[in-house]
Amino acid sequence: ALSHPAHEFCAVGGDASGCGGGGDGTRILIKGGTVVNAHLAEEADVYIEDGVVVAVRPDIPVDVDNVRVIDATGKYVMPGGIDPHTHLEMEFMGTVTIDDFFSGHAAALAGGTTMHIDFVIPVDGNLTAGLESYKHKAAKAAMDYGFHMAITKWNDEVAREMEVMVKEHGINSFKFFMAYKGSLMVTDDLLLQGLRKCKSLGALAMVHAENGDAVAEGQQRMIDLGITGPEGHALSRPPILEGEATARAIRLAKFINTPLYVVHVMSIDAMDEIAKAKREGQRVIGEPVVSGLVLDDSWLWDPDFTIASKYVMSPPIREAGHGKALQAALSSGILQLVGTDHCTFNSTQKAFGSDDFRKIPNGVNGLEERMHILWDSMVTGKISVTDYVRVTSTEWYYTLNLLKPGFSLEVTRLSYQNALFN
Ligand SMILES: NC(=O)NCCC(=O)O
Ligand SMILES: [Zn+2]
Repeated sequence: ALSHPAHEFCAVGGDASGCGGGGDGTRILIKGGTVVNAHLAEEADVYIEDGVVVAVRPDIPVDVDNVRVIDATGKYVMPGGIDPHTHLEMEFMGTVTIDDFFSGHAAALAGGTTMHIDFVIPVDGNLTAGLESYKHKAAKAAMDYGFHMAITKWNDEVAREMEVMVKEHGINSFKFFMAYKGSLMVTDDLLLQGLRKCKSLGALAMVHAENGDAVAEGQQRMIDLGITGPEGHALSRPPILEGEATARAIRLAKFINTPLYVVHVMSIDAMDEIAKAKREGQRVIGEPVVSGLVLDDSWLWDPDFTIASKYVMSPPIREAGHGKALQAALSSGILQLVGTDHCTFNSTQKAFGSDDFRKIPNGVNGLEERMHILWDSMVTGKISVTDYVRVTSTEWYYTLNLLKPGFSLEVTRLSYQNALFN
């Protein structure tokens, strides 16, 4: 489900035949850099015509009068980042996320991400109305994007619309929220129906895995104890509730025999369930997000509400130790690709919950920061540069089996010496 499917990707070493065409005549040579793909890093030039990579090999001769030459000596040339998990202009918890499809895209591009996949939220359960609304929001887009679709209600019409989404709109990933009781949360009954439908359509089922009923009880417990500040958010929804829901979703997916994608894996508890399922041969894809990989929950105890509330997201940012364990799981392939769950609210919006943490809109940033934070925290002996490209970009194509002609991959350039992205 790409916004500009007319772009084509020409594989490394490919020639001009069958690539390009229909562009604006621009010719660019990125010269002398280290080209990094998911499986190989090599010294090479990259020749681009009409926005299409035509050739990747050393010493490509060009007519310098007609070609813009960019000197990439000493730099890495890599595919632009793909963020598989964002929420731009999303109506949520009585307000709307502050980054829209323009400001979010500007932020993404500034940070080296050139494509993202956002979640369409149905309108009163209706998928077509939800998609129309998101197409309208995305009219101001400045880069490539795709859509997943959330499923918030179940009936024959929703089942039929899922088929329409796959067959007519190319949306083939559907997310089920197991949390947010009273709004987005689905029951096990709905999840089972949804998993079955995904299987029959060959679509990917995704879950936000937290036990929403238990979270509601945990929240009431905190309020009864007089804990109303942001720390109550973390205390009310501990890792065990994420682990439980992850295990339940994995088992239901096994029962239906369909693959499962677990979004924002934030805890060791959830990660262990994914590792166990993988060891047993089940196809489960685990997505950590940058906030979960590099932050800990001490921020939620900051006495300044404005600071603490910035870190409120669900599942919560966990105690120190979880992040490092998630990093190790990413290094070893237990977790597979890194998103952000970019879902930003300003301090006025966060202040809706100044007397009651349950009303703080849930969400943190990351769309601009993901690429360099991951580089700084993990390409320091934990993952290789090729793994970096895989987990920030190309793995998404493999996840949805999209790495084929007709789908776009952008090129980005990271100059690590001065930590600048271009
Ligand atoms: N994660 C979060 O806190 N906000 C966005 C909605 C979701 O993905 O759960
Ligand atoms: Zn999300």
